[in-house]
Amino acid sequence: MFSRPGSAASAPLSEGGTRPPRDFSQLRRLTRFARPYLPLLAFGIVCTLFSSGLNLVFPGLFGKLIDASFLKVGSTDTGPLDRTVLLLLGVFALSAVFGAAQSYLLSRMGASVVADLRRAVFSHLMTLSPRFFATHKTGDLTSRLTADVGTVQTVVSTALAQLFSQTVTLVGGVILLFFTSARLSVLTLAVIPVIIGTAITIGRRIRKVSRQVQDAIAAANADAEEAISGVRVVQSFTAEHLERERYGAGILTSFRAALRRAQLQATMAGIMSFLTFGALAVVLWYGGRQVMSGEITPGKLVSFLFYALQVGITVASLTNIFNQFQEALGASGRIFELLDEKTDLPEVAQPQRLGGVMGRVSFQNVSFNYGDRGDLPTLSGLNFEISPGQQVALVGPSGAGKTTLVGLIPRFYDVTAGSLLIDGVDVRQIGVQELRGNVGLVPQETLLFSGTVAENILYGRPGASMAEVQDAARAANAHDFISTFPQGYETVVGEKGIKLSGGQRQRVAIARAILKNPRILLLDEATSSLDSESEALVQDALERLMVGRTSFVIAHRLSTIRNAGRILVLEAGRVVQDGTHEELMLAGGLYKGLYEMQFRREKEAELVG
Ligand SMILES: Nc1ncnc2c1ncn2[C@@H]1O[C@H](COP(=O)(O)OP(=O)(O)OP(=O)(O)O)[C@@H](O)[C@H]1O
Repeated sequence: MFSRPGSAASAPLSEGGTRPPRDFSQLRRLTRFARPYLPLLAFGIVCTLFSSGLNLVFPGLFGKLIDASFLKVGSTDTGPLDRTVLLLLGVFALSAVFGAAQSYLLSRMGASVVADLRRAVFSHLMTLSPRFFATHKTGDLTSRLTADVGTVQTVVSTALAQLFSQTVTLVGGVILLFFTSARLSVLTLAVIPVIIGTAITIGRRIRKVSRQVQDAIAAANADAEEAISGVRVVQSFTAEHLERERYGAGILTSFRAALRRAQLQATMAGIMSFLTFGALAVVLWYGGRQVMSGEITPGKLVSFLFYALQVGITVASLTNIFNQFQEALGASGRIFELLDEKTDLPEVAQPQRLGGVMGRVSFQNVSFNYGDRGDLPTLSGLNFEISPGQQVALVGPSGAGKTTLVGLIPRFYDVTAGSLLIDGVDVRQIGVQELRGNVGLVPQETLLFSGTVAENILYGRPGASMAEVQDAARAANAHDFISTFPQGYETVVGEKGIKLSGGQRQRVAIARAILKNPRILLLDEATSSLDSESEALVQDALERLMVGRTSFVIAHRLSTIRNAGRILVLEAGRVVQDGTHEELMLAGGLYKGLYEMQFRREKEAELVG
């Protein structure tokens, strides 16, 4: 077997991924989503009642038809035959109209419920913390949104409609069977408990296997998603065959589970069909004898046969619907697991308002650990205060905790001990929306969304005017390059901004942050080297962006480090030095070492250049 980073399965949302869900609580939750559409459902049920009720009239009329013709051999009175056929046509037409209305209304309800379900799951996902996304694969999550919700949709739109109509047909059919011939009915219905027993036993296994199918598809989806989004890395390592094998292995697992499901379903269908048609054969045998002895007319036997056929088909299709419900319960279990995920960043009931934010940031005895390596803290005993408008450079060796420290400020994670205050208020007491509204983030790897340049800048403050967008772009040194595009601000940037260069993407991201105009700025300087012209433009834009804002810069460039008003040096999660460049150079120690190393590297780069 091969492996690559991330090949371990993502954490299941709950213990025991294949645990069968609790049926009734889930059905109740699904019903809750259907509540707004009760009028549609009610109309749908009324139409079902009419259409299925009319279906029950057919067999009786067929019987009449038989007696009106076969028993009248040689008669010229065709009146009863004509009238019965006309009535039959009328019944067919009405039943068709009600059937179509029922199908439309219930499908519409299904589509609406499913759209709401998707929206609810997606908007819930958007509230979950980075911790959740760090432990769950994107592909698995999107699979729940698409494949699982799709399975539920089939049931809500079509199976629900059938469930109603078949139940009406079954109940009405059984009553009419007894009216037509009680003795034959007892004979026919003896087989029904056997059918239901089989359906329940095999159905339970089908549900378990269905859940396995969905889990396996989600896992394969997660692999595909990773390979597709990282296709450049895959191709550069010529690792296509590894990805193919990996995805192929996942698909094989789902295929095997699907085969097991198909076997179970086929077995069930076979048993059902034999039981149904076997019972019909017995009816023909016993009913034939009754006709021969003159106990019933041939028409009655035909009516009975049709009713029995209807009841048989209904029982078979109800078991099929039962299967579909089992599948949907498996799928809805996976959906509700997502909806049940609680964010680990609870909001206080009455958040404190910040009002006009100054931007004073204080760390008081802050410690933090990600919780996945026991109690080993990633950050510990952080004590410092940053004044409004101050620019702080964070430096330190790789893994020292710089990114982690910065992530605590917009509350991507909560401190494990101590407190983090903004303008004297603990960030946990502030509404997350207000807090993040005042914090701007320019990450190392700029993420643009597929859409136009203008839309990407507007992401900083939706509703801003085009003039404001252009001003922000000018301040970010982005206006000039945007203007050279034939479509200017309306240029589509491609997925993740792939059609722009690294430096261009950064400047669009800076324009976005300028438009947002936050009091506190978090900046992760890009380490990837830009050409010197592009770097100068980005640097210039960043400096303009930082003016007047409390700025935390994870610094990789000498110019940033030297010019910062204050430098915090981190080592193994602790602040080991704190001061200006000059102070720290005089003091010696880790900072001086890091600085000199950087300095040497830049000199070498210059020489090579
Ligand atoms: N989501 C996470 N879950 C668990 N541990 C993490 C997570 N992110 C980072 N870490 C760990 O926390 C420590 C600090 O990481 P962090 O990214 O904050 O360092 P850094 O100083 O920013 O490093 P670099 O300069 O290389 O980006 C590292 O040991 C890292 O392995």
